[in-house]
Amino acid sequence: MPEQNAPQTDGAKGPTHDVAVLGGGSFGTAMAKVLGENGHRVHFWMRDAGQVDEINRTRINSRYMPDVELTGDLLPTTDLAEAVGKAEIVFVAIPSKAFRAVIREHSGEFRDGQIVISLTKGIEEHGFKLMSEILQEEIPRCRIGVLSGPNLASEIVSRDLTATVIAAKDPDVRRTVQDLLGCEYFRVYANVDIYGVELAGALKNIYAIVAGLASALEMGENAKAMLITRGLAEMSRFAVSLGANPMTFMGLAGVGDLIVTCTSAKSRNFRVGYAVGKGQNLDDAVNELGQVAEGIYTLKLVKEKSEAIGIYMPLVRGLYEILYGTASIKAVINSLMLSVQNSDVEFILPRTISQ
Ligand SMILES: NC(=O)C1=CN([C@@H]2O[C@H](COP(=O)(O)OP(=O)(O)OC[C@H]3O[C@@H](n4cnc5c(N)ncnc54)[C@H](O)[C@@H]3O)[C@@H](O)[C@H]2O)C=CC1
Ligand SMILES: O=C(CO)COP(=O)(O)O
Repeated sequence: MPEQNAPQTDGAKGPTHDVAVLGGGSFGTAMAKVLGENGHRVHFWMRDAGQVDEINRTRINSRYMPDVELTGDLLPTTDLAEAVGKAEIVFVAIPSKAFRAVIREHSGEFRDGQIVISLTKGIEEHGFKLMSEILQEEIPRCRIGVLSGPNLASEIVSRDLTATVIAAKDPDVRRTVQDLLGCEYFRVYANVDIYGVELAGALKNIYAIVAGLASALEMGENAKAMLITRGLAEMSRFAVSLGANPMTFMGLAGVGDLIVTCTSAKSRNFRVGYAVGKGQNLDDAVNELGQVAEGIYTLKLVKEKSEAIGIYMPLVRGLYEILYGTASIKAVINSLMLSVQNSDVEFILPRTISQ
């Protein structure tokens, strides 16, 4: 093949940009690494001064990514005002429980028209707000987007082939994020359904816990496929009732992320489910994990919301009874298996109402 027709294989391309990544955990570190390797100057904010010092000295974030060297132009800092002030685009990877507090405290630092992208897959406890809605409320003068998809941080830092979705109304925001992040191992697809993409990322964590439980109980491959597919039916039913586009669930942010987290022990949510399935109590499983498993909070919120709006979510209800109620895993499985046998794809054949 003539040399000039060979595909470009370099990560870095185009002009260098100043970007900020807020949050020094697994995913913040993974995204900072991609951006740095793509040739951008990354203002990497985290609250822990010791972690900043360590990354400056060793280029390693030992708490979250002990085996990964952070190459590229990475500037770790505890000064959020400086990071946001210098950045053209800001990526936020703060767990949902702290997301609003961090943005609100620093809302004055963001500029008119600045692009702010949420990487967080969770829901706020009071008011059922998604992270893009929080950004809209706290920094309405910014241009907002959401990145979500089958994106295990531990694989991205190894440069394993990965695809994701940028959802934003503004085409310039979508194009900018595609240009910043895209490289030979990371592909960024676009969507306009912010709510659907974001909700899919949060909801799939619940089914990853269910899949971890099933795996611990060695339920078999048929059961795994049943759980993933009925999880998809349930999460899309719920999301569509709240205004999401059902087709979003056919894409990377929907079925893609559901597959990766329901089939891999690299998912923290899966691991929590697995530990509970092996008999550990929830608090111990979470403590042992030492990282965020958003699904355990999302589960409570979705259970309440689905009951309030009358959406049938038997897997959510069953998992809730196991994690927060008194039901045995066996009793929940029996009741799920003996419930009414209903429609496969309810967008084709509507469900019969009886639950
Ligand atoms: N790790 C992964 O593979 C992926 C994670 N995500 C999402 O990214 C979000 C962040 O997750 P991870 O980085 O994986 O979590 P993590 O548990 O690895 O790290 C959480 C980070 O948030 C920081 N943090 C917590 N509270 C804070 C506060 N009040 N102020 C400042 N920093 C605070 C912690 O210090 C830590 O650096 C979650 O919503 C997760 O669902 C999304 C895609 C992939
Ligand atoms: O969202 C993720 C992969 O897409 C990460 O999942 P966990 O938070 O369960 O590790």
